[in-house]
Amino acid sequence: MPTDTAIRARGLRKTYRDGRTRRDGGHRSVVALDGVDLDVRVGEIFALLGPNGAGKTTATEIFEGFRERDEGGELTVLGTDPGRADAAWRQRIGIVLQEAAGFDLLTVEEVLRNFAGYYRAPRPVDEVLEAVGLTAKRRSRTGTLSGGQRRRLDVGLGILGAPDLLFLDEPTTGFDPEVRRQFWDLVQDLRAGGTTILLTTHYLEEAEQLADRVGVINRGRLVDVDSPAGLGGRRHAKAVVGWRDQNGPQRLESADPTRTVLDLAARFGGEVPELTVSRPSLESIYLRMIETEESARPEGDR
Ligand SMILES: Nc1ncnc2c1ncn2[C@@H]1O[C@H](COP(=O)(O)OP(=O)(O)OP(=O)(O)O)[C@@H](O)[C@H]1O
Repeated sequence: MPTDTAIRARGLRKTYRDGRTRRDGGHRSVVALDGVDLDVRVGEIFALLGPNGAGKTTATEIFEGFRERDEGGELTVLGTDPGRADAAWRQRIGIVLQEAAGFDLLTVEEVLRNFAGYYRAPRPVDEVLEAVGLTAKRRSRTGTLSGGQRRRLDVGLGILGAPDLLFLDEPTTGFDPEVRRQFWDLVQDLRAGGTTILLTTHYLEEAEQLADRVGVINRGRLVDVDSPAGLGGRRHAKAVVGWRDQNGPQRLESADPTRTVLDLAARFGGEVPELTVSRPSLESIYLRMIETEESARPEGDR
């Protein structure tokens, strides 16, 4: 495997045989992953997007070595099949779960020191406190932390072992906008320090701000992988140019918005009133992708 690939999956499949019980008493199996091919490059932030039940958690748990995949296909994570990984491999992986268990009576520092004991070469606790912005809270009991601070502690636990690959599962659910931005800074700092990050999120803005590349997963299949700017042909989508003239607000779809703006500037002899140029948002492209997939499915299957 090339050393610039952190995760390499080919034909990844997962069928849950213990799915919901049918009315006739039989078991219905659920194909959660239906042949996923994916490469996550070393040093990048890769975001997995997809609706509820798409297969994001299943894929992530297989990458983390917590879930078995179906036979066949290929998977290497940091050069190893996670199904056969050893303790040394685990030391290179960091996991931040959706809801980590609380240790309400311990202080922030005590929790970090306790967990540091599980690693052969943990990062110094002071450094972790600083990285997640909890130095001022080090002596606070974790039960007194706000939701955002608690999440930061979760991330602190995830990076204690100085992982090469960090899994962040919906890390900012419930954050206020300011805390979310601070958290994004923290994730970007980690990437700058060389950590590869696999992020799952329902927030399109989060994927757009953080991810080098985005993979859209729907019904167990990877529908597209691209940069946030290029997803779903977004880069080549027509832009909408808006301005105001004596008749009120105007809008024009343009495949060549620079030309359109130059023409407008010439027409107005300089400043174009209330000029805007916008491309379709990542959200609208994403929703279109998911809807196209939905309408392509046979009705009885929806
Ligand atoms: N332990 C399980 N047993 C049976 N079916 C399961 C199990 N875990 C997940 N599934 C099914 O597998 C499919 C994928 O679920 P998964 O949790 O991976 O989706 P997700 O993309 O993470 O969703 P969400 O955004 O809601 O977290 C769903 O149809 C789900 O019902």
